[in-house]
Amino acid sequence: MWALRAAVRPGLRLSRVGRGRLVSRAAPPPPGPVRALAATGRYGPGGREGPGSAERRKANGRTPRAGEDEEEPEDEGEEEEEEEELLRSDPLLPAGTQRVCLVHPEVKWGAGKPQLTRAEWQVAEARALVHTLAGWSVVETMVVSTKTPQKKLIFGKGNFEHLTERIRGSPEITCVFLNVERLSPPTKKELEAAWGVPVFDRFTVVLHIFRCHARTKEARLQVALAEIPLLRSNLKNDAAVSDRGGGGSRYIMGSGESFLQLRQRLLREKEVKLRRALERLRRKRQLLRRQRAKREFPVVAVVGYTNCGKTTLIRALTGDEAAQPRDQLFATLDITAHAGSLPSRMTVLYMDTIGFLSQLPHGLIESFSATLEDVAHSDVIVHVRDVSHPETELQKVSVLSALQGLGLPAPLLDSVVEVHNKVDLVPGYRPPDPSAVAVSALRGQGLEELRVGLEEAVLRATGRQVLTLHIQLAGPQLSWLYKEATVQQVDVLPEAGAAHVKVIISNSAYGKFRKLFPG
Ligand SMILES: Nc1nc2c(ncn2[C@@H]2O[C@H](COP(=O)(O)OP(=O)(O)OP(=O)(O)O)[C@@H](O)[C@H]2O)c(=O)[nH]1
Ligand SMILES: [Mg+2]
Repeated sequence: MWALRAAVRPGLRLSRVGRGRLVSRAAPPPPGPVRALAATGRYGPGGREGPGSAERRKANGRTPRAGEDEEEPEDEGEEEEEEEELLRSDPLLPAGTQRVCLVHPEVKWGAGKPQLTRAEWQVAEARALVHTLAGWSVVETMVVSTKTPQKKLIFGKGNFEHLTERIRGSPEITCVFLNVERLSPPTKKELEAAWGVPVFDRFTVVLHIFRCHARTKEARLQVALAEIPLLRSNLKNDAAVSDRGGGGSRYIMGSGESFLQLRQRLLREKEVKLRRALERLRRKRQLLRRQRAKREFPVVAVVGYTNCGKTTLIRALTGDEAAQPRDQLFATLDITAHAGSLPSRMTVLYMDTIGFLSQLPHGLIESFSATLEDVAHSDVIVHVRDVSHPETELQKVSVLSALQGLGLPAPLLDSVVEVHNKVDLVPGYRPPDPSAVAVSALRGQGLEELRVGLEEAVLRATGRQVLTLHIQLAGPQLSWLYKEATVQQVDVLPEAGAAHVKVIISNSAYGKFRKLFPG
């Protein structure tokens, strides 16, 4: 169930040609601003650093042994240095222009058959992923049925031969994107040998996109953590290959440790360090959260499927230029807060979050769970939906199940405000559910109604109310209100020596006010 914005890009047409084959007639989309790959590494000209080489370059030239306690970096400078080292890595995908052959194995029956989506949408989503990469385009799309997706070569003999013939016979193809979640290293090796070009799975492509879009230290560390399983399986495969050549299990002189054991240990150490670095950042985040809570800004978490318009909506609601929407998958990988005000002039913080995607490799979700903790600490969740998307219902199901998986408190889950976005693309749209708010974040439609709805939800969730109180200016009431509530407006009545004061006040503070100043 892959549902991405480019799936409905105008001009994308898929038609079946010949046996089990889809040909795309899409105009190639403009390349996304994906950060250039490092010039060194597996696919770069400068050769490749061995896995774990970064860890080996310890400041004192000594590598700690497994199980040996490592010293915590003492100051922030050292922490940063360690983090930067953890973030140095080989490119996952080749740099430069790539002409991709997209191969989608269609499982027509049996346990592996996807329950919810049609092959066309899965293909469209895979194409959207490819187009997120700068300089990459899909030159050929093939949907090939298989009864044996779990087998080493994925396809039956006849279809496999047909595929091989087509790929080998098309010199313009520079790599194959096989639309499966994960390829085992032996399968990848064998397919690459048969087809003569590099073969990538969805995990690698999504991970690469994440790497390119991660901006903050935290997001970059999370991506690095998500990469560990991939590095681990590559390691096993490399070892199996070099074993055949007699190299993998050789002992390094005097160390009592084989080369494979050494690399495995370095990888374990890298994982521990990454988790520790993330934990440090998490503590900082908790501190920020507490500071925010002190200032009592209610927090509205904005969640939704990737590319549904979360960032655009936040920008429309707050006018904050720092919220940067882009027609790209996973444009936002970092949680950011943006202040905006509701009709009663109450300030709220909107939290922009990473987009959901069903069938997102598990490791990726897990490594981002710390970031998503902010959702659990919000007062209200806004679920933005792209109602112009043909698979909007499936997207909703996948977002709700992801939210449930986050273990959010029940009242928070129950109070989700559903926003139906991109209604400018669906003329005459009316939400089937009257509690949903229809908006066009891009055109600024429906925002006032949304603000009103949000205010109600925030007041309910935080146990606050907006009241206009009649007070005497001579007494301490006004200063008490300034201290204990949020004063919105003061209308002085000079003749009476009194004022009408509009406040946002918690139920408990209002109880106190009544007790202190009866009448
Ligand atoms: N037509 C139309 N396009 C919209 C609307 N809202 C957002 N978009 C477009 O949808 C694309 C994605 O918008 P974003 O705001 O980056 O989406 P997002 O949900 O933050 O995406 P990720 O951060 O990648 O998960 C951009 O090209 C926006 O211009 C809308 O109301 N109408
Ligand atoms: Mg975004």
